[in-house]
Amino acid sequence: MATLRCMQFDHAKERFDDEKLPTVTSDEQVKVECSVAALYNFARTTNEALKGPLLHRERHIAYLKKGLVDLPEGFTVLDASRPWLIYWAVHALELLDVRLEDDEAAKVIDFLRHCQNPSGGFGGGPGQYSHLAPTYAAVNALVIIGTKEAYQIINRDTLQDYLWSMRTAEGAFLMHEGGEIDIRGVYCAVSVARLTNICTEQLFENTPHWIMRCQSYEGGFSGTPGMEAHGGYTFCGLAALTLLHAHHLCHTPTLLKWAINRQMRFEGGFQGRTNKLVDGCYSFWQGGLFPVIHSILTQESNAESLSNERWMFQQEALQEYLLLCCQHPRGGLIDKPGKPPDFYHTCYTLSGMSVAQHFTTKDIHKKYIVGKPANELTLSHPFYNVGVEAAVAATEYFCSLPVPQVIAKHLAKMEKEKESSGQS
Ligand SMILES: CC(C)=CCC/C(C)=C/CC/C(C)=C/COP(=O)(O)OP(=O)(O)O
Ligand SMILES: [Zn+2]
Repeated sequence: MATLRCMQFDHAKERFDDEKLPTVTSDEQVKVECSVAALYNFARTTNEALKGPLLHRERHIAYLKKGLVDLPEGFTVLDASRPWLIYWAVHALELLDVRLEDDEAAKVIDFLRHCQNPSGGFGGGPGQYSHLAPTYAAVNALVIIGTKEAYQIINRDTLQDYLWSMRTAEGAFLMHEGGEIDIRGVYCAVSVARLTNICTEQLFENTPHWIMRCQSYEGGFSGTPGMEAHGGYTFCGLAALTLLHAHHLCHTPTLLKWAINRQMRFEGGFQGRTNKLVDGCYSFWQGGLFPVIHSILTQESNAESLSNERWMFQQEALQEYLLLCCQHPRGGLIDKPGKPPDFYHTCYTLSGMSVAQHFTTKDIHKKYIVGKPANELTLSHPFYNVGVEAAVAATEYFCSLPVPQVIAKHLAKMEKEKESSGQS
């Protein structure tokens, strides 16, 4: 694969050299291809060429564990994203098949308890206003920890009330009180509602139609209607639609064409949007679309033409990019060569690697592990991005509890909105 890539690289370079007017974008692309080519060439000359690339599991575990205990100084800007840092770390560890020790789990649970607000939802830290993004991160982290104590932190009544207060008349969601409305808010709301079994029909009335206004002419989804398609937003839109059982609304052929074309033909990793650079985190935001697309197509009439063996992207090329170009020598994974490691990229590169390693449907599980068999990661749930076992256990637990009663004040508000828009 690496040999082939080197030939392709010469080709690509000629292609760019021939262009009369290089642009900032084409110059940046050539630079990235050069740095990636150097790493692929280097790998051919080392032991890794014979034995295959190695996932530096222990280094990544040490990097994550250390950061979970004491937050490095440079992370202070992320003080409003503490539940995110926790989720990224515990999910990355889960993919590496590491469970938190009891005392580590107890600290995390206690910290997240202090991030939850009496009026519902979780803030970015203790005493901070609730926000849908850290709410999603906190719920996912607690689900991954997976003990009764962790589950019971989540106040499902106030969480449902909070989701109602973020809902707009059109069925979209604000990220926080007075904040922006976008497709991330919709996904975070749908994901936590489904996982904790607080979903009701009214809470997400018209939400699928709002999501569909974000599918762009290119096929991917944008953050808000009419904007540019991007992998992060596309994952949010598709996962939310599927969790709401409304995937039939999606125009899947254009989405598939768009998603397939985001895998970079030289680097092997994904870009987030047309004409932009490869980035390790899109291994999940884009790579994670394929299992969802596969499950949608399986339910359609021409399902027999679907592969029973592989996702519709080059699974080995993605793993090579991640193993050879995205592992930081001191632990942690990165966006692209030359970038520093962080928890976000460590989480989403590993999440994407897990998707690329495992082809799983209801009845089939095939593995495509590039490099050593010990590189294998655990399976992640395609809609929530927590371990499959953790998602199943949480669903079982929360589905044994009653769905909280819809709060009358929200229903009255909804009726009033309908009246004023002439819908009823
Ligand atoms: C659940 C949740 C909160 C999901 C987040 C989804 C996500 C990653 C959205 C990405 C948003 C975006 C337009 C990034 C562009 O960044 P850029 O211009 O720096 O990068 P690019 O050049 O690669 O597009
Ligand atoms: Zn990134």
